[in-house]
Order: sequence, then C-alpha cells, then structure tokens
Amino acid sequence: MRVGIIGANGYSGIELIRLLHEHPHVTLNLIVSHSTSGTPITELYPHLQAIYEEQLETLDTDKMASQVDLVFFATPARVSKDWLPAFAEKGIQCIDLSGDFRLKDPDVYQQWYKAEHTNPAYLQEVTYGLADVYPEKVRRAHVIANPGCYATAALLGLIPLVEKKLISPESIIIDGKSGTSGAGRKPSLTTLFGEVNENVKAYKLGKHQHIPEMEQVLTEVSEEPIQVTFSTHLIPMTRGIMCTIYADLQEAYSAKDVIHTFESYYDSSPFVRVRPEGTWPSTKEVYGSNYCDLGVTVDERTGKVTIVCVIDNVVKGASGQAVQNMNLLNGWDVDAGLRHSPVYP
Ligand SMILES: NC(=O)C1=CN([C@@H]2O[C@H](COP(=O)(O)OP(=O)(O)OC[C@H]3O[C@@H](n4cnc5c(N)ncnc54)[C@H](OP(=O)(O)O)[C@@H]3O)[C@@H](O)[C@H]2O)C=CC1
Ligand SMILES: CC(=O)N[C@@H](CCC(=O)OP(=O)(O)O)C(=O)O
Repeated sequence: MRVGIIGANGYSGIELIRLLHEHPHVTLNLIVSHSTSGTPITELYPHLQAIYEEQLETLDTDKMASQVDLVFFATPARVSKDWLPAFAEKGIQCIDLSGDFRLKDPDVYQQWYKAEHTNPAYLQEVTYGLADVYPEKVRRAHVIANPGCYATAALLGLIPLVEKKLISPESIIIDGKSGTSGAGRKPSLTTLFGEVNENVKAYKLGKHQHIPEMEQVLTEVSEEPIQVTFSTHLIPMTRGIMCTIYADLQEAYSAKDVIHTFESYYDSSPFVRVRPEGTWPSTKEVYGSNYCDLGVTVDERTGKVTIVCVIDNVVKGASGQAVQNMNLLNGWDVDAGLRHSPVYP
C-alpha cells in the first residue's frame, strides 16, 4: 500500500517515518511539509541518512491523491479540518493525528479549540481510533481521528473500570505528566532547556483540549454524563506520559479485583500490559514502544483506587497508535511494524 504523510517534518511525522520504514505492507511514497518543502528530509533530520532520504513536497491534493492510498495528517489542530474531507471523498484512507475530528459536537470543538469547525457534518463520519478498545469499529472505518496522547493513557486506564461500574464516575481525577516532545518540534519559550530543566510546571489547568475528548468517550461508555478533573504538567524528559488516576470504588474491591478487570478487558490486546499487584510502571519501561502499561493500588482506608498509566507520547500517544489503526483498517496483523521492545535504559 502507498502511504503519505502531511506534516512529515514534525515529531510525530518523523516518528511515522521510523515506524513505516520497517512496516511490511507499506511504501512511504510522499512526505509533505508546510514551510520546508523542497528540502531533503535528511537536511532536517540527519539521523535518517541511508535510511530514508526523500525530499519534502508541497501539498497538492490532486497529485497526492493519485500517489497514495492512505494519508496521515501529522499537522497541528485547525489544519486537517479544511483538508481531510477532500482526500476522504477521493476514497483515500485518512488517519488524523490532530484533534480536529475527535469531538462529535462542533460547538464543543469551537469552545476548546477556539476555532469554528469548517466541516461539521464530517465529524459524524469519523471513527475515534482508540485502537485497543474499539478494534472492530476501526476495522469498519475509512477515516480515523487518532486520540490525543494524554487521552489515550487516561482512557485506557479508565474505560474498563467505568464500563464495569467499579468506580464512581463523578470522582475521577487524572494527574498527567508529559515530556517536552508532546509539544512538538516548533520552538517555543515553554520548551526551552532553561525553562524545563530541573523544573516541573503545571499548564493548561482546566483548559486542556483532552478534557472534552475524555468526557465524550467516558460518557458514551457509562451512558451517563461524566466530567473529569484533569491536570497537566511538563517535566524535564524527552518522551513519555504518566497519567496517575484517582477514583472512588463503588464497593470494597481489592487491587486483585481491579487488576483482574483490566487483564480480562485487554485480554486480546497485545499492547496493554497490566503489572502484578504492588508494582507500578515507569515511562522508561515503554520508551520507544507502542505499549501502554498499567499498575493499580487500592487504599482500603479511603476506598480509593489509584491507576498508574504510562505510554510513549510519540508512539502510543500518536504515530504508533496511528500505525495500529492503519493495520486494523486494512485487515493486517494489529502489531505489524510495531513489534519493537521498549528502549532501555
Ligand atoms: N508530539 C506528540 O507527542 C503528539 C502529537 N500529536 C498531534 O500530532 C500533530 C503533530 O504534532 P507534532 O508532530 O508534535 O508537531 P510539530 O510541531 O513537531 O510538527 C507539526 C507539523 O505540522 C506542519 N504544520 C504546521 N503548521 C501548519 C499549517 N498551518 N499547515 C500545514 N502544516 C502545518 C509543520 O510543518 P512545517 O514545519 O513545514 O511548518 C510540521 O510538519 C498535532 O496535531 C499534535 O497535537 C498527538 C499526540 C502526541
Ligand atoms: C507537552 C505538551 O504540550 N503536550 C501537548 C500534547 C498535545 C497533543 O499531542 O495532543 P493534541 O493532538 O490533542 O494536540 C499538550 O498538552 O497540549
């Protein structure tokens, strides 16, 4: 299959190049950039020398549609909403890594993304690609909204417990921490070494764009409105997200009960690993891989459960899950091109 990447010179684009290079069923036919078209990708990323040396091109929808069967949008929010429908209508499979098609309600999109949705009717056409939870929906889809990175970690840790009614939905608190690659390669004051090093900084409190995304999914799962408290922190590392989730248990469930619920829920997903009781995952244990690792503890005194979820934001939180979705869309092995062990140390 011939694939293309729009936004190929950003962090998630370059991670797609790494993963697709080793994929058994695809050829990366076209890489597109906004401001660096005409430049060989190796000029921006010398580590790709002798691996993938193509030149970045300008976006030409008609030309691209004749050259690819599937396109990944690795562009910032507010870009794909204008471009993606033209590809989908030509029969090209589309996987959007941005938030443009994740929310079903255009008013909610406008509220959280501060822009009007230019293709609101399309929001209903798109499948939310949380690949480990909705593999069957993704298999039947044509256009995928790849979930947000924090939303992926938090939802994988919450959905089984909400669906099986182990926790009180109104009690959910999610404490998120991310490395700086989550903010992309575009230079900014917030991600300067001097700002991040030896520092932990809270940001976007109560305003993060993944709040409505998580609430939309959890509300659908529980069939009653769910709101979450979600806080985000930037920490001095390159890759990785940890979401530590707190909630009240509905009954006196033990850690073993919760672990058993996760194990049976993710029984057929090769990418969600549940830790034995009394151990909790760290971000380094999933670094560079498509795994999401979960650890659980129950405080019998307070009746609360704590779930620790870790992912690599660029792999499971973006490009790896996008490849997993591509595999499902095309009926390939779900782990094709994704069988890497985490890089350790
Ligand atoms: N990094 C991560 O961990 C994750 C990222 N995502 C999402 O993936 C998407 C890409 O993120 P990331 O790779 O980190 O971002 P980067 O800033 O690293 O890259 C963004 C890419 O989009 C292109 N671009 C920027 N502005 C425009 C525009 N107006 N029109 C067309 N193309 C444009 C850039 O091209 P150029 O440089 O040529 O301008 C670049 O290729 C975002 O939506 C992000 O939210 C999702 C989950 C995790
Ligand atoms: C560290 C950092 O800034 N992370 C970004 C992650 C954004 C992302 O990847 O998700 P979207 O696709 O929803 O934009 C943030 O918190 O906004």
